[in-house]
Amino acid sequence: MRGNSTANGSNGTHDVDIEQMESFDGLISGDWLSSLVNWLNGILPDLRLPLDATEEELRQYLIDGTIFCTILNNPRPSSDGGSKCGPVNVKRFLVAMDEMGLPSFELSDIEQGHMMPVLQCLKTLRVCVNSNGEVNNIQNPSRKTWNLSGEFERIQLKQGYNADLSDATILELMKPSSLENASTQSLFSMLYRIMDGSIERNKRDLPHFVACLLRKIVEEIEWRVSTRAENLKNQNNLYRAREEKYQSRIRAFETLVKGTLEENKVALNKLQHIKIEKSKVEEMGKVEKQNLLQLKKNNIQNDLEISRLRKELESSKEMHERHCLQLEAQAEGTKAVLEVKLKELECLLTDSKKKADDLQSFSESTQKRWKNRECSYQSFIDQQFGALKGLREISKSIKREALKTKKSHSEELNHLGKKLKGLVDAAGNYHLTLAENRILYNEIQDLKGNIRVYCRIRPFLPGQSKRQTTIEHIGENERMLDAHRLFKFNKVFSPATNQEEVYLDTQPLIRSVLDGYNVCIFAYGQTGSGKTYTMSGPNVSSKEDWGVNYRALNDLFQTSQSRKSSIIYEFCPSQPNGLAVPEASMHSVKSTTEVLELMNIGLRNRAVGSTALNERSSRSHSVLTVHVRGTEIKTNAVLHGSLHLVDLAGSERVDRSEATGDRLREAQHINKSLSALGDAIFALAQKNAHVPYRNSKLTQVLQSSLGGKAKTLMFVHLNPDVDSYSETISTLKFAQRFSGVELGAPQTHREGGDIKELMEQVAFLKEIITKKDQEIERLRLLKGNGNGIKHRMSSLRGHSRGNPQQSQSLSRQQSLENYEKTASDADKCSVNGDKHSEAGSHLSVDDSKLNNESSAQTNLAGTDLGQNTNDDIELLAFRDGNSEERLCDTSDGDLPMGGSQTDGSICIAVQLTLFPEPSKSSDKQEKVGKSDKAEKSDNTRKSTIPPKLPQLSQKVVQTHAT
Ligand SMILES: Nc1ncnc2c1ncn2[C@@H]1O[C@H](COP(=O)(O)OP(=O)(O)OP(=O)(O)O)[C@@H](O)[C@H]1O
Repeated sequence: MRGNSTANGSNGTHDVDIEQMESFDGLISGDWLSSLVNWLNGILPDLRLPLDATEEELRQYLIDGTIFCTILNNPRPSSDGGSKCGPVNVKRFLVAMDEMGLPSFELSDIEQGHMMPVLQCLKTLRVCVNSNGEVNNIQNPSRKTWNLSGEFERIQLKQGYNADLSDATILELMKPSSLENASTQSLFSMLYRIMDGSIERNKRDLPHFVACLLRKIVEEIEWRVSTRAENLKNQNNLYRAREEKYQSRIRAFETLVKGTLEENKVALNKLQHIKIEKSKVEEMGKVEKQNLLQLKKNNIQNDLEISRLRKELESSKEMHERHCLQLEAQAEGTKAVLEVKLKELECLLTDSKKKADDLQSFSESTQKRWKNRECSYQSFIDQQFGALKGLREISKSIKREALKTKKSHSEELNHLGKKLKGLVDAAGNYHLTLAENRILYNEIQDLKGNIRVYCRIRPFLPGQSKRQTTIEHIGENERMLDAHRLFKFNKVFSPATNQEEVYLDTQPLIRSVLDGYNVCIFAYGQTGSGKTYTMSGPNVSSKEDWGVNYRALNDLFQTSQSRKSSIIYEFCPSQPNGLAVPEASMHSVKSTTEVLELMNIGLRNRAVGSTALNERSSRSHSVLTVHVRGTEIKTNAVLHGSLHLVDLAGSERVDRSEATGDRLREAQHINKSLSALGDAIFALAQKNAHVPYRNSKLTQVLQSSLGGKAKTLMFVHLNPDVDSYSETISTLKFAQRFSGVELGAPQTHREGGDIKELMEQVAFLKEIITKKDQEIERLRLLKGNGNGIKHRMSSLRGHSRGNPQQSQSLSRQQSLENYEKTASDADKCSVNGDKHSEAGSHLSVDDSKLNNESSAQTNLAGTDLGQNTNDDIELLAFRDGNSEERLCDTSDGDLPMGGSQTDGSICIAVQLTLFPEPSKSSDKQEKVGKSDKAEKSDNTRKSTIPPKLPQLSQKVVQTHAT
């Protein structure tokens, strides 16, 4: 209840009218204000007014219309333009206080620091504090009004105004509600004062009223404490409630903020979108502006155009009007003229009508005439139609007949076609049969050991303009027809055949060398017929042009490499024909390039010269020998094979080759060795016991291949030129006979592992025996040389006088014996000769002796052996009308050889025949003369004695017959 009365101001306090206060203006010094605040803080520590508080802050603390608030609420001008409370306001306030009957004070009191009057004045004023004793703002509901009168009293006591409580004062204080307006602090001070006074007053008993006052004061204090505690509790609850409320509000605000942020985002997106739209709209606006400008321009142009057109229209309108006027004038003129003309025409019309009538009558009569004619024509046409019908029927019947004939023709054609097909099939079979026959024939020849003969015809050379060929036909079945005769060989290569095709037919033979066969391939033919082309090829650097030599070596090398897992092929130094091959002549071949290099060395060393028949004529025989020894890894068996590739120097007629001097001597040597080759071959063909291998180095070298069950092939080369006809015929005849030679079935040279050792021992022993025999024979020969020859000559003469047949066989036998002896000497001499060849000289004294001997023997053989030798010589020396040119030299060139032995798989010896030293030639010239004479006598004999041809196969003979 006490609070309520305070709040209503019913206890004598007054609320200052703020409206009224604000109208006051006046000045008050800042010092006064701060000393007032200090003082208030001193007496009211809970108030805690800041000294430098702003007006706004002070307004919050000093409320409820207190003097401070009033003072502070009145702004006053200051030197720095701000606002401060001033003394004028206080003056006005004091006046107002006075008017309201409230105690007042003087301004000078404040200025001089006399606070008593001020406090007097203020003690009825109230300040508002909360339950905690703190000054609060006006909205605080639990406010309390403090009476400052108690404080006033305490200050009075402190300042010694009133040292003791008088009785009157005590009575005053004992009045009801007098303590209520005093502060708690003043109540306590009062309490202490009473207590202190009592103690000082001789410790007398407290009077009753003082005791009552004390009790009252204590009650008042207790009441205040309890009230304050309660207020504090309420305050706390209130704060908590408020806190929760604020918390919920904060949360609400947070959610609101979130929502607002999202909305902001959406709004931003929209804004972006709107911006884009705006830019678009702006662009469109720009475009439209441009369009508008364009339209405006167009509009202006259109306006100009319209005005121009209007002008034109007006001018044309005028023109038109003028023209109309002119036309009208013209029309009137024309109308008059037309009227005149109309009249004229009417006159003409009447005339014409008359004429028309006349004409009509005339036409009617003509029509009648025509009708009559039509009738006659119609009857004629009808007749023609009838005839046409008849013709059509006839043509139909003819067509039918033609169809019938056509049908029968096609049937006949079909029939013929079938027959033809049968014939074609038969022809095909015929060709197959022919091919089979050829293969079988070749096989039979192989079995028999026939020498194979391949014939190659070279094309006309670019310089040859005549182009008249002597070869008429090259048949399918390896037949070849010259102008008068038919020749048949194992193979005939036309001028169009290339090097590879030639080699393909030779390849099986080459490969058999690796199987242990001896193989010998000759190139034979007249000078310039293409021997070197076939054997070496025109251009070594181009693989396509390679001849048989290069291809064969390459092939052997490649094949040996491919077989190296089963057979190891290696160098074999021994020579089957007994000729010692210097070590230097052997080369190990490890690659195709090496093969080529070796071949080139051989080619470079070969003598080449120019003749009338061949610009680069080979002036020596070229013999390329490959010895192969293969050892089978499994069985340890050894295979020996050898390959001789012989490019013979060209046989030539000296008159045609226009050879003289050295060339002539070369030609003689060449023809002589060819002659010796022919002798050897035909001796083999006749299966003679003796074959004259030692007549030339060529035959010596080839002995193993010719007589050792070898496979032999001869390329016969022909020059198709008419000028070479006689040479061509001679060559063909020779080749034909050559193809009939049977050497016996070829044999492979294979030795088993055990046999090999025995063979080596036997060979060693044989060698010793041969040496001994040779020594004995030589001694015997030296001893009985003169007598022996005489004896033989006389015995020969004696025999020739007797039975011719007997004498013939005897002389042959003796000559063979002699030949054998001479041959053994020749062996010895050849060994010596080879030894000499290492030193560069290919002839020795023994050699020349041997040549003399051998020439004598050959002459003897030529005399005694009669027909056979003559036949051979005829073939080899192209004996025809020019018998003087036949060359018969029994001597031969040496065979220098070069190379070295190495460990290669295949080794080759390039053996080139060179010509004897010129010193030999004088001797030989004499012999040539002699042999020519002998040959002449042979020629005369030849016509009377029928030639004894080598046995030819049945087929070949038949071919000759055809
Ligand atoms: N089949 C061929 N195709 C083209 N040209 C060839 C053929 N055969 C030979 N010739 C050419 O004919 C000429 C003579 O050939 P080649 O030298 O081979 O004859 P030859 O018989 O070896 O002669 P000689 O005995 O004189 O040495 C050369 O120019 C050669 O190129």
